[in-house]
Amino acid sequence: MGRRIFLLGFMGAGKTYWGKQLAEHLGLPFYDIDEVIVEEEGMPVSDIFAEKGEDYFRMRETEVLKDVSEQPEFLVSCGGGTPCFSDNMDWMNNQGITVWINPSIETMVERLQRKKYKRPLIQDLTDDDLSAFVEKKLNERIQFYQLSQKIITADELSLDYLINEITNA
Ligand SMILES: Nc1ncnc2c1ncn2[C@@H]1O[C@H](COP(=O)(O)OP(=O)(O)O)[C@@H](O)[C@H]1O
Ligand SMILES: O=C(O)C1=C[C@@H](OP(=O)(O)O)[C@@H](O)[C@H](O)C1
Ligand SMILES: [Mg+2]
Repeated sequence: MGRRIFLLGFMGAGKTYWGKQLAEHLGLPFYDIDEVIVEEEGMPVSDIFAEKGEDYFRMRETEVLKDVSEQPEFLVSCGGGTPCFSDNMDWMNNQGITVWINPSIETMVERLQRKKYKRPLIQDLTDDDLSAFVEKKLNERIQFYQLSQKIITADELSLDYLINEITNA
């Protein structure tokens, strides 16, 4: 089985949530790109966007992605935008298995309503605007996400289900 795994998908898909659990169960080193950047920069993502700008964040995201994939084995949880900038999607596809976690828009919106403050792209949106934003942004990004080698569309996931899907990829 592939022991170099990238989880990707939109904000609120569950990349961070499932990535941690999967890595633990598979005995793989875990890297969440946002968490690595936050640690290295010493400030939360929203402060990086506000103080240094999105372009800077995107540059750091690409650097961290390439750094962590120097490891022989890993499970990487991307940020929602990671596959959509630079050559990141092609690069991931050449480096390992790409897995798109793609729950319904309603599920992602519901989760994001509770965690807006952490995410600079949505933190100032009203709940009504959030739904329209997710739909529009997902539409723009789908061209990258759909290059994934494995697509997981179920809304209700379990660890066993995910392990089975990824092992068969
Ligand atoms: N399957 C799930 N069931 C319940 N809550 C979930 C599930 N997946 C994610 N969440 C919650 O939804 C929020 C967003 O998940 P997260 O893993 O941070 O998404 P991502 O990293 O893809 O943006 C978090 O609060 C997380 O705990
Ligand atoms: O979709 C995006 O552009 C972003 C997603 C976030 O990660 P999550 O998808 O883990 O929330 C984080 O990288 C940043 O707020 C930008
Ligand atoms: Mg995340």
